[in-house]
Amino acid sequence: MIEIDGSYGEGGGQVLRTSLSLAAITGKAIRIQKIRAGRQKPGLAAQHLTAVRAAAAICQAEMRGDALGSTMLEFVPGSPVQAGEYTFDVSDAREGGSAGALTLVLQTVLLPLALAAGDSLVTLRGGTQVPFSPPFSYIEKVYLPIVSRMGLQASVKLNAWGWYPQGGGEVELRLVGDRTLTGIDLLERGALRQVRGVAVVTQLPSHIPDRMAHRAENILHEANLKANITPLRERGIAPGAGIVLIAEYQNSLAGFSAVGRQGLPAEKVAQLACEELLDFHEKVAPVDVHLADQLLLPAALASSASQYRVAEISTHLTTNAWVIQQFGLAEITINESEKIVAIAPNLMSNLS
Ligand SMILES: Nc1ncnc2c1ncn2[C@@H]1O[C@H](COP(=O)(O)OP(=O)(O)OP(=O)(O)O)[C@@H](O)[C@H]1O
Repeated sequence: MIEIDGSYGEGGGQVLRTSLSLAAITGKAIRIQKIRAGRQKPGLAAQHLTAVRAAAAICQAEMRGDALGSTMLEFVPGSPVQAGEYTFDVSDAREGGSAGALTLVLQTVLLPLALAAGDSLVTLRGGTQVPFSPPFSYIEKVYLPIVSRMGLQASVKLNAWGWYPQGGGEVELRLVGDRTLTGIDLLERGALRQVRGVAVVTQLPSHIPDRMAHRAENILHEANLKANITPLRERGIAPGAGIVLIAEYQNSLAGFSAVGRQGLPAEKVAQLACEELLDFHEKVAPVDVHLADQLLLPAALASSASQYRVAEISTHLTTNAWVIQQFGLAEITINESEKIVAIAPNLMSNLS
């Protein structure tokens, strides 16, 4: 049984989710202690418990500690990952519902299902635009396109947007199975082609997305960037507002976002996302701070080496690298001065 210290480094939900994906893929049993010890309210929250149940469903795992608030989980896969049709709803994990990020549940099962024999259709319900997690558009326009270059074949469809605290978003993920991933080389991003984005609301008046889009375009045009932001009024069970900006470089994609809340003017929401984008654009790296940690897992599972230059070395990145190394799947080196992450998969490690 592989023992994982959930308090290591960042001590957040990602230690758990990466461990779950790798347990499902390798068929190895895991025990995680001190789950989310680095967070104000440690233990499994609704999103994490949903990810646990999702990972268990695809490999028929037996578990101990799979309850809300639990700081320990034992997870023993019972079969190779089974492709197929699944539905995972974050609000099932807690009475009264939850807006836990469905995108993080999606990332937990994505690679296990992509490597399994057969195609899959996964319906996910929960939050699609939750602070401190990838918004839906980031998954659709940054993460999946980049991982597709490594051989993944997946598409997502958004049926409803979901915001904190009500959730209620829905996404369908379609996956071609039996994929073999190859490494990625992302050291130079090339010139910026354009910035595209959406300024979206549900159950709020149309002047709000208009103001967000207008402000974002103005800020970006002032910085001499070509920008096209689409204002959208969409379906959702509760009010919500947010903006996602995608910077499209010749060789890379990067995403920046902000979620609105009561008392925060639409223009300020736009400004927050633009500031992140401009800060990234000033640097030379092709890989934004979030993709930096999210690319480690596909790179470790690839049949060839990867290297990429990141804008920032976060504790999410160093922690995720540590988790992956606990499974002996890859050698990961992070060059602090060059900000280059190198992943050499250990091809001798026995994937089930
Ligand atoms: N704005 C964003 N855009 C894209 N990805 C993001 C964004 N914010 C956070 N992420 C990603 O979401 C993940 C969050 O991991 P983290 O360990 O913080 O998990 P969590 O389950 O949300 O945890 P916790 O409640 O424990 O903080 C990381 O992969 C991070 O890169």
